[in-house]
Amino acid sequence: MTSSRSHPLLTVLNDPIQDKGTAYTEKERDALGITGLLPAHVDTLETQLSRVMSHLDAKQTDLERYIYLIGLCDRNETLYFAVLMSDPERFIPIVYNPTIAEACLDYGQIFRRPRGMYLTKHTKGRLKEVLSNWPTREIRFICITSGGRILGLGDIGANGTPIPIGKLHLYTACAGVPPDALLPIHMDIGTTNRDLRDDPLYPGLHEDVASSDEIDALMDEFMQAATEVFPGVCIHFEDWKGTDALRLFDRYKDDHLIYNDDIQGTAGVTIAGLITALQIKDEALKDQRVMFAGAGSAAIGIANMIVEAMKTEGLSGAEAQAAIALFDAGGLLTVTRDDLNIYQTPYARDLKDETDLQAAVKAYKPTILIGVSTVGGLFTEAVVKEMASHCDRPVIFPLSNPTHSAECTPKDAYTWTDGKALVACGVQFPDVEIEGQTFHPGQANNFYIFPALGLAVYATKAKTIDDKMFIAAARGCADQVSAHDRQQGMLFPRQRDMLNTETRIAIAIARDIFDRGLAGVEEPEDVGALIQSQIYQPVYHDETV
Ligand SMILES: NC(=O)C1=CN([C@@H]2O[C@H](COP(=O)(O)OP(=O)(O)OC[C@H]3O[C@@H](n4cnc5c(N)ncnc54)[C@H](OP(=O)(O)O)[C@@H]3O)[C@@H](O)[C@H]2O)C=CC1
Ligand SMILES: CC(=O)C(=O)O
Ligand SMILES: [Mg+2]
Repeated sequence: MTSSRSHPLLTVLNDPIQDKGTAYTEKERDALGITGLLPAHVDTLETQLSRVMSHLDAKQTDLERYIYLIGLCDRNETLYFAVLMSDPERFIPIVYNPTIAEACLDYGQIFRRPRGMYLTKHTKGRLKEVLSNWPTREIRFICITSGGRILGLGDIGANGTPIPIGKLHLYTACAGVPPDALLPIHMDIGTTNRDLRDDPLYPGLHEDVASSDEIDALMDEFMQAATEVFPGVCIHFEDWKGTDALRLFDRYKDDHLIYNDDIQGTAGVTIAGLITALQIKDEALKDQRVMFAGAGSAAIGIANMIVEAMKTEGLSGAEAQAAIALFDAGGLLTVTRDDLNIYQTPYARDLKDETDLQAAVKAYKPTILIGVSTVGGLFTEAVVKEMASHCDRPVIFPLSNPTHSAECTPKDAYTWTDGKALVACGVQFPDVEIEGQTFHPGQANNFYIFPALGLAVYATKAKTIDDKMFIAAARGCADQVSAHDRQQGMLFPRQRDMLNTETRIAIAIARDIFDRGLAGVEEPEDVGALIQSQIYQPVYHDETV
């Protein structure tokens, strides 16, 4: 006799990885002992998909759709990914940016079931034992956040947990990385956010944040434990506080299989947008002057990768750095500032101190203005017009997320420059009509890069990850913008065929990995076929064989 604890109702039908719900055939129902536990009609995956779509259509808001979809993922993972992959253009903004920002802000209220792992500074000394509680050992990617800087929302601690979950869902939905190889983790180091610490529904540690030294010691143990428990695992760092992000990246990048998406993924997608924009303008990157609003992990990551890309066009490192200026909450980064960190000092300019962005733009005369400041509306009409006054077609990338943090909207940027600006934002803004011309603003979001990188690393078993792979990804992304789309000012490939787009980017990265001898598997004759062969398909398998 089956005990109640091992009853099929509690195992087969409650296991989201295996569950097919109403799609179990009669033969499967008999074989699994679940006949009579489901309605009579056997659905196809397509029927289940259309039922989900009608449920989604009946919801009033994207946050309700998000909650519904996460619930679906908790019940039936195959169906969840079938939904996402059926229409990525529609579902990326729901399970990821910008709706995920609302999910984070409401996490204490909308929390239903745990997902992934939750480590804390109090599990220090036991991290290997705790990680071993995960039921499998075949994890190839861990996405880990402290919640210290979630999108442009600041430190929201454990409420940032939806971010590593959403990022890893895009590995699968956009690039077909198998979901069972992915593990999201929140590393709870406490939070500086007093409101959350005082909120009884806050699900994290109600404690102040650990010191840098404590974080480093905790993460040293984590890196060691993760590689022992999950051999070959790649650690993807996401949305740590800027200084933690840069310091930990430096600490592990040379001898661990890691990358930081905010530093490198953002740089990759920005370079992709710049390649397309400069092709439209018929200019070279080495001839540009770049100004950043923001001097945190994203700005430093993008700046460093622009330097690498300019070097490939013949500039020296010093010449390339001189083509870049940063402006943060304290104003222009100049040689007289004594508050700069070691990542910022290479970009300190020998210019007059300036705390007004328009004045800084006027003084430096950038051709490219990139917003990674978290400050919505920072690119005022005066700033944008200043760009247009010295540059015929300014490149303006307000990249801060979510929507309200964008430094300006595409509509504003096009309007204030008479349609001359080349624009991309972190979220997808709607098309803009100006005097009969339609502009389709780009979405410069690192999701064009990190899922493809994941697939390439997954398939090649790359031994290390470096900036060159992100530059290969950027080129692979830019190559896919059609001539027609460029004419509309589009800087990125369309999102309706995301799996094929990211597969091609993954192939470009994999070729680079093989060319530089960084793969952990032998180079096949056909790299494209290797990548294709690894792609997860959201389909049901016959449970009777
Ligand atoms: N589109 C995309 O794919 C991505 C977008 N982003 C977005 O970029 C933003 C920044 O991320 P990240 O760099 O990691 O965050 P950080 O916290 O590391 O950096 C934020 C930076 O903005 C500066 N800043 C704050 N206020 C102003 C101001 N008024 N004027 C100019 N600069 C200001 C901060 O300066 P100070 O230190 O002096 O306060 C700091 O240098 C976020 O909104 C994030 O969503 C990030 C990654 C990817
Ligand atoms: C997109 C992203 O990674 C961010 O805004 O942090
Ligand atoms: Mg991020």
